[in-house]
This record gives sequence, C-alpha cells and structure tokens, in this order.
Amino acid sequence: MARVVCITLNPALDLAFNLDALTLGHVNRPTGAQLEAAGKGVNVARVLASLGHEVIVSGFLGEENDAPFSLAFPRYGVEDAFVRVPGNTRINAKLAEQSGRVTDINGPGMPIEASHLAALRTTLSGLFESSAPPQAVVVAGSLPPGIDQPTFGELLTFVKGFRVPLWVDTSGPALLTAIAAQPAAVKPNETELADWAGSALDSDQQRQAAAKRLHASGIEHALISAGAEGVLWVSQHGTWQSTPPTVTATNTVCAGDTFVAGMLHGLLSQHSPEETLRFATALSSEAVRHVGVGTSHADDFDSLQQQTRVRRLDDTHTEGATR
Ligand SMILES: Nc1ncnc2c1ncn2[C@@H]1O[C@H](COP(=O)(O)OP(=O)(O)OP(=O)(O)O)[C@@H](O)[C@H]1O
Ligand SMILES: O=P(O)(O)OC[C@@]1(O)O[C@H](CO)[C@@H](O)[C@@H]1O
Repeated sequence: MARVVCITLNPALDLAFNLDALTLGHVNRPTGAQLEAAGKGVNVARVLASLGHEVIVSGFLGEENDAPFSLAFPRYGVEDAFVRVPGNTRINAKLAEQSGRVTDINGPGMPIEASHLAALRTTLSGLFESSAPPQAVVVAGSLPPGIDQPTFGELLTFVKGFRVPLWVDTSGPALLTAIAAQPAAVKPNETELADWAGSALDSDQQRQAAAKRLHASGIEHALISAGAEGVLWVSQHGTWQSTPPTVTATNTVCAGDTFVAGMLHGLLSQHSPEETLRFATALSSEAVRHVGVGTSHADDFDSLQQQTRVRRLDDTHTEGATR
C-alpha cells in the first residue's frame, strides 16, 4: 500500500439535506440532515484510507471550527497535517431531492494570507523530506480567497518539485492553471473541461477528442467523467471508456472524488488498466447511492463491478477486456 498526501486548499463541512423536492422561497423541511468533514481532497483521502493506504491530509482549516475535522480524521483513518488559520472553515449546503437532482451551495472559504501559504509549504517539505516520503500527491477542490491563479500555479510547481505523481481535480480558471502546470493526472467532468476544450463536450466523440488533446498536452492520465454516462481515460495504456451500472442516484456529491481515489488506488497498486477503471467506476457508482464517499465493502460491490462496462477504444484485439 502507498503513502499519499491529499491537499484541500478550501475544505468544507458538508451539510447534506434530503428533501422530497426543493421549493425555492419557502420553508423546506428535509427528511434527513447530515454534517460531515469534507472538501474534495478530504473525500479522496477518506476513500484511499478505506482502501488501506497511508494517507496524510493537508491544506487550510479554520481554527475556530476545526473540532468536527479533528474528530473525523481518526475515524477516516487519515493523518492530520492541515495548517490552522484564523476564522471558520466554510459550510457547504447539499440539497438532494428525491428525483436525484442535487443543488450545491458552496461558500467562498476563508481568506488565505502569504504567511499561511508559507506554513503550508513548510509542512509539505517536512512530509516529503521525511524518511518515509509519500508516493503520490492529490490537490483537489476550489481555491480560497487570497490564492489567485499565479499563486496556485506556483504552488503546483512547488508540489511537482517533490517528484511524485501529482493528481489535480479542480474547476474553472484553477483547472486551466492546473493543466498548464502539467500534473500527472486531471479529472474534470465534461462541463468543467468545456472551457479548456473551447466547446461543449456533449458527445462521446467530443469527449474522446478532448481527452486525447489533454493527454497530448502533457497530462499522463487525462480523465473525463460524465456522470451516469461514464468516463473516458487517455494515457500511455491507450484510450479507455467505462460506463457505470444503473443505480438509484440519491446523492452524487462525492462521486468524482471517489472515482479519483479509485483510479489512484488501482494505479498505485499496479492493477491492470481494465481492472483499475472498472474498480474506480464501480466505486463511484456505489457512492451516488447515499450521502458521502463510496465504499468497496458494500455487499453488492462485486456485482457493481461486473455490471460496469469497460472498453478499450483504440485496440480491436481487446474483446477479453470487455464485459
Ligand atoms: N447517476 C449516476 N449513476 C451511476 N454512476 C454515476 C452517476 N453519477 C456519477 N456516477 C459515477 O461517478 C463518476 C463521477 O461522476 P461525475 O462525472 O458526476 O463527477 P463530478 O462531476 O466530478 O462529481 P462531483 O459531484 O464529485 O464533483 C462517474 O464517472 C460515474 O462513474
Ligand atoms: O467548492 P469546491 O472546492 O469546488 O467543492 C467543494 C465540494 O463541493 O466538493 C466536495 C464534493 O466533491 C464536497 O465535499 C465539497 O463541499
């Protein structure tokens, strides 16, 4: 198993509400509510730890409300290397309706200052210069106020300097900055990549062309997810496509993070490309059935994997790799 650092610059307490249907402008009474220590990198970390990896979480946490995180980290099985900064970590509302529609309300996050960034760099240097340096690093989620695009680009270059694979999952201008920094992997969804691609990525062909272009631009693993329509993956292993099984989508909030963790797990464990993509896709489909990240301990996980369709698109001699 590997040692992995997961960085969340803008974590969140996710407040998930289950509603029959959301009515704007009215009092809504959810059937259930759940508050969890989250944010993209924390979610990825949680999945990797559940798969047996040694995971360290870092980034910035508000010192005024860090108790739910400090309590959750031992439960998630991850080591806490977050830099505490003045203020409160944001609370993001996730409104999930019976129809499967989810409305996210994500706050801006706490202002980050140059001294906080310097503290983060010192923490990361300490982790990577230790006697047991990590084998991979994930940077996931949005940028808090105070971290502009050039600063983010510099941070990614700094992290790349540790010479382990850097995986980045972000959106908007930060995704463009990340792609320019040439990490080992990015995993936008089809909407998030449209800006970079210059057009909507509605069809398989458009997504395939964009993933190939992304890979050719210097990204070792170009991954594009498209919800229930599945994933396109272009790498040195070829062009692969997966389609998840049909499941009842209750809450899609952590699906992308679960997928990223599943892929990294497969690659770090040296599983075959087919096995890696099947596992990650099935795991992310498991995630959408409930609030929170996906688990491979679900009773029917084997069946979810069997129902996941995986195809290699650039090789006609891979019938054995499909199900
Ligand atoms: N409705 C669904 N049914 C089955 N699987 C799904 C569904 N939605 C998402 N998934 C699985 O989760 C993966 C990631 O989902 P998606 O493309 O929505 O990522 P995302 O937009 O990054 O998610 P996030 O909400 O975590 O940011 C998909 O590739 C798919 O395998
Ligand atoms: O605002 P960001 O950083 O883009 O996304 C934050 C977030 O929506 O991502 C996770 C799900 O992927 C949630 O835990 C969290 O609230």
